[in-house]
Amino acid sequence: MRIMQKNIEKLNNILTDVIEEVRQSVSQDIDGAEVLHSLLNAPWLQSLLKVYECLQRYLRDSPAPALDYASGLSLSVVNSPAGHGSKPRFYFQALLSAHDTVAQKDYEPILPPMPDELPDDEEATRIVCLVKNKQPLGATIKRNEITGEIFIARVIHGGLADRSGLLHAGDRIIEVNGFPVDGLEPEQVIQVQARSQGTIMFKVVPITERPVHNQTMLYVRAMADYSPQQDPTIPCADAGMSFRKGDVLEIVDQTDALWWQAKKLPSNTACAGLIPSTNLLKRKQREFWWSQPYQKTLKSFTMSLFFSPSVGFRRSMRLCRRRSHSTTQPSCHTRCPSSCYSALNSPYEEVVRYQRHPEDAHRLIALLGPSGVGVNELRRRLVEMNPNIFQGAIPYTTRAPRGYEESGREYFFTSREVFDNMVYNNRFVEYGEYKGNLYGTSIESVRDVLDSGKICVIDIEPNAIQAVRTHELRAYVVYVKPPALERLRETRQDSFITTNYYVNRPFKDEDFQEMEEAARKIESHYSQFFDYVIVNDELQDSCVQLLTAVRKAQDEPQWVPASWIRPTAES
Ligand SMILES: Nc1ncnc2c1ncn2[C@@H]1O[C@H](COP(=O)(O)OP(=O)(O)OP(=O)(O)O)[C@@H](O)[C@H]1O
Repeated sequence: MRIMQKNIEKLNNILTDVIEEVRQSVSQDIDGAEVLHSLLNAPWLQSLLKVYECLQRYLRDSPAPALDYASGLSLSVVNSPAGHGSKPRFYFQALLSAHDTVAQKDYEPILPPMPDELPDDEEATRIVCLVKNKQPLGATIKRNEITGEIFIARVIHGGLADRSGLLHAGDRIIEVNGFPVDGLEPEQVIQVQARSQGTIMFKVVPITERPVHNQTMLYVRAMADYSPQQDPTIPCADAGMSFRKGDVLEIVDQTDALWWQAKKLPSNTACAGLIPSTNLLKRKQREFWWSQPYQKTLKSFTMSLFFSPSVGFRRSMRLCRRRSHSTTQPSCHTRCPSSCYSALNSPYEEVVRYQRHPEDAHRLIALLGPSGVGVNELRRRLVEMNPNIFQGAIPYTTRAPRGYEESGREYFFTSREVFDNMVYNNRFVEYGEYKGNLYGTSIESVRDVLDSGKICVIDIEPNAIQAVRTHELRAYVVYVKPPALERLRETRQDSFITTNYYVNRPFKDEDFQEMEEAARKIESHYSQFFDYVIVNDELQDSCVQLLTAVRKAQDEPQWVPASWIRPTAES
C-alpha cells in the first residue's frame, strides 16, 4: 500500500511539474500550450486518474461480489409493502444489472477454443469482438482488386473501432460474424456487418508493421463549403464530415494524403469525420472550375474569391456615396501582398488560438457591409461615444483642400506623385479614384492610431479584407448585415441616403433591394473572414453589439491566421 501511495505521489509530482511547465509556456505564447494546459487540468483526466487509483487498489484486494443477483433484490424492495409506490430510477436499475453481469462473469460471446496444434504456415489471426451501439463502426474498408482480399482502409479517430484499440488500418479481414469475406465487394461486407445484432465478430490478420505517425496538431479555417453527400469520390459518405466556410476544424489525422480526419470546433463528439486534404480539395476545385461554363463558374464556384461584388469605395473616405450605376464609376484597389493570393487560393487557412496581451497594440476593427446599411453611422457613433478610446484613420487624397479643411484633420492632402509612390510601395489598405482625385486609407494612418494606444475603427470594401488581415494590423472583421426587408422599411423611415445625384434623400424600396442583393454577394464570397456579424436593425442595439464585438476582439481568445503568430517572409 505504501509503495502504491508513493507511486501516486510521484504521479502527482510529475503532473504538477508538467502543469507548471505548461503555465510558463503559456506566458511565453507558445502554440498549443494552452490546449495542453486545459487538457491536463481537465476534470475527466483527474477522474481517470482517480479510476486508475481505485483499480490499482482493487487489483490488490481482489474483491468478490456479495451477491450475484442484486437487481432482483431491488425488485423485491419495490414490491414489498414498505417500498410500495416507489420506483427505482431507470439508471439505478441499469447499474444493478451491469453489476450482475460482471458478478456472473457473463462475458459474451463465448469464443470457440483455440486449436491445440496450428499448422506452421497458418497466419497469426486475431478475433475482435465489438459490441454495437448506435454509433457506426468507425472504419472504412477496401478491396485489393488483384487478390480480392478485404483490408481496413482507415480507422476513424475516436470511433468505435479506434476506441477498442483492436483494429488498425492495414489489417486484413478474413471473416465477419463467421462469414468469409474474401472476394466480396466492400458494399457486401458492409451488408454482412449491418445484419449483425448486438456484437460483431471480426477475424483479422493484423498488419505486421504498423507505420509510426507523428501527428502534429493542426487547426484550420475552412475557406469553402463541403458536403460528403454530394461528393461521389469520398471513400465512405457516412464517415464524411460536412463543413461551411468559416468553420474551424481540428485536423486529427493527416496520415492519408487525400482524406484527412477532422472534428468541427467547438466539438462535443469524440468521433472525427473524413474531409478532403488541402491538395485533394484544390484538385477538386480546379476540376470544378474547368468543368463550368465561364459565366456560371463566376456565379456558383464557392472559391471564386477574386470576384469583387461591389467595386468602389466608401463614403467615409470620399465623403460622397458611390452608386453602381454612377456615370463616374469609381475604381478601387487594395493592397494585396503575395501571401494574400495564397490565402485566397487555399481551401484551408491554418489558424491558432490567439489572445491579445494587454500590453500589445489593439487589434484593428474593420467594419464592412453593403452600401447604405449603416457601417459609417455605426463607426461614427462608436468614436463619438468615447473619442479617447476609439478613433478612425485619416485618409489621404490628391484633391485640393476646401476652405475649412486642414491637412491631417479631414484628410492628408498630398500630391499625385507622393500618392503614386505610396501605391507603388503597397502603403494603402485600399485606394481609388473618384472624379479625377485619388483617395486612400494608408497603413501608416491606421498604425498611428494603434500606436497611440487607441482602438482604430475603419470601414472597408470587402475586397480590402485581405489587406487588413495581416500580422501588422491583426484586423477583427465585423460584418454589418441588413435586416429583413420589412424591418429595413420600418427602421429607415426617417433616415436619408446620399447618392451621386442627391444629398440626403429618403430611402426607396429599390435602395433596400439593392442593399439586400449586395449583402448576398458579400456573404457568399467573404463570409469565411467574418469574425462577428451585426444585423443592423435597431440602431441602439447595433451600437451595443458593436461594443461587444470590440471587447471580444481585444480581450477574448480568437482563432487567427497562424501566419500572424509565426510570420513568414510574405506576411
Ligand atoms: N439601424 C438604423 N436605423 C435607421 N437608420 C439607420 C440605421 N443605420 C444607419 N442608418 C441611416 O442610414 C443612412 C446610411 O447609413 P451610412 O451612411 O452609415 O451607410 P454606409 O453603410 O456607411 O454606406 P455608404 O458608405 O455607402 O454611405 C444614414 O442616414 C444612417 O443614419
